[in-house]
Amino acid sequence: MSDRVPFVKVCGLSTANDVQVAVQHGADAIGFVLTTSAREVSPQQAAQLAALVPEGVATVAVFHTEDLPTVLERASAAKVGWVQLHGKRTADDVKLAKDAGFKVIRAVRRDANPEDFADWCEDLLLIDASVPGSGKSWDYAAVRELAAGRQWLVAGGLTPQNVVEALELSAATGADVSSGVECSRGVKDPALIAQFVDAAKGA
Ligand SMILES: O=C(O)c1ccccc1NCC(=O)[C@H](O)[C@H](O)COP(=O)(O)O
Repeated sequence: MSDRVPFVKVCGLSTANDVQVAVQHGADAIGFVLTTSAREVSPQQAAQLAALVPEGVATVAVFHTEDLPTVLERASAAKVGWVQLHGKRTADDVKLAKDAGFKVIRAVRRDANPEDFADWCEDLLLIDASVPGSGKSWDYAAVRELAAGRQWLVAGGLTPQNVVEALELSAATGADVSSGVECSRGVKDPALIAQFVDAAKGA
């Protein structure tokens, strides 16, 4: 296990209280889902929530099937600093987002082709379950070698109970959670958010 404190992202937030709890417990990044989802918020809602996030904590707009012009338009309206790109992407997408001034998290499925794990100059790689935001866990040790040397987040099926083990098994730089801090689909539980960040940061 690395002696560095893991980077922690809490994703799919839609209330001011949830954002404040995540920040107070030391989350490094807050994610707003700007794609079709039970967690979807509008760019305007995301902008209001992002305004509550102190400098030094990353604000991330999450996208799935949207093309780059749509990503850039919505992320600009949401006034976030980062975009998280799921779905079929190219190195050009990463470059366009970075050229527009955003930091980039590029999400790859844990069962993606090995070439998809290459360095496309994203700021962080995120290795996720096959279906993003599904709460499905997977064999977090399986990509340890493939991702070695990268700055990357493990995601998919994480909970306050398994995040420490997932960080140890994967040797990831940090962890990302959504379903595992919800009391029902799309509804976050502030106590679970607090437990998750505390557990991951203590790891
Ligand atoms: O959250 C969604 O519904 C979603 C939809 C489409 C693309 C991405 C989406 N979420 C991404 C995330 O919340 C995280 O990166 C991660 O997949 C969380 O997974 P989990 O903790 O298993 O919900």
